[in-house]
Amino acid sequence: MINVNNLEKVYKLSKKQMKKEKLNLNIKKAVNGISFNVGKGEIYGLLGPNGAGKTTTLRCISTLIKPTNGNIKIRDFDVIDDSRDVRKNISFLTNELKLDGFFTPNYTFEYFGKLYGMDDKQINDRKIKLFHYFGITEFKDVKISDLSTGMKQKLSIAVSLVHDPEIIIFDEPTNGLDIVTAKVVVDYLKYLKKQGKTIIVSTHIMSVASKLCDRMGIIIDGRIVIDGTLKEILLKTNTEDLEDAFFSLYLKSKEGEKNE
Ligand SMILES: Nc1ncnc2c1ncn2[C@@H]1O[C@H](COP(=O)(O)OP(=O)(O)OP(=O)(O)O)[C@@H](O)[C@H]1O
Repeated sequence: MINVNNLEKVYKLSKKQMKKEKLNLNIKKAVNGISFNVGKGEIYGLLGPNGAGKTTTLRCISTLIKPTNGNIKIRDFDVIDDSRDVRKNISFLTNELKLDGFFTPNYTFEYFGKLYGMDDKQINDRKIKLFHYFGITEFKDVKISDLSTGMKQKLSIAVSLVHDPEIIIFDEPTNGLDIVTAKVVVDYLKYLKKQGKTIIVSTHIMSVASKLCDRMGIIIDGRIVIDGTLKEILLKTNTEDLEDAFFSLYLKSKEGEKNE
């Protein structure tokens, strides 16, 4: 369903960005040859520290930015040549997409439903279902700016799923959420998986990845340094939990850098 092949993304940096990143070159290779596949009914996790390249990878898959090299296919659609078809088939959740605080959940959901060409009945049926699941119903007419962080995040998820897409790409979906709200989100992703959806999530929260993902890839400095099921990763790294596995790979990668 999703096929990422040798993806590279190079950003051009402004002088200000060069200074911030402490770089002499005006380019930054954010993603450096990443490949992975995700099948129907599977949840794939991209794990990594800040700045590893997770968001960049997901933005390339979601057609928001163009890869510098490599190719990405969603079903049989190419993210560059068939970007419109890709967009119809995916849901992309990112922290950068802020909901307008002036509007209500009700209005926002309907607005996005119409953007996807859905009719009133389709929108209403989806709204009842998703608002009920995420506990939004009683807040549906409250201004978004007055909602709690958790409620805003749940609304973002509901809105991103309005068109019931087959492919779901969620960037840090549980970031900033309390343990109860995070569980609601994790459980919903498990439910979507059972429905046969194809899902990619990025996270730096190891417990979320361990519980949720069928397979995962750990990204450090733009490269996937290991991938597989949790069991395979623990076996390959000779560790007992994902956090230990991550730290052993992280230290190895930093040592490698020093020796270069
Ligand atoms: N628009 C941009 N222009 C220049 N550099 C960028 C841009 N976006 C990201 N970067 C850089 O690319 C690298 C990868 O960033 P990215 O946001 O993909 O990482 P991430 O793994 O998602 O991290 P985080 O968890 O902090 O969001 C970082 O060094 C970042 O500073």
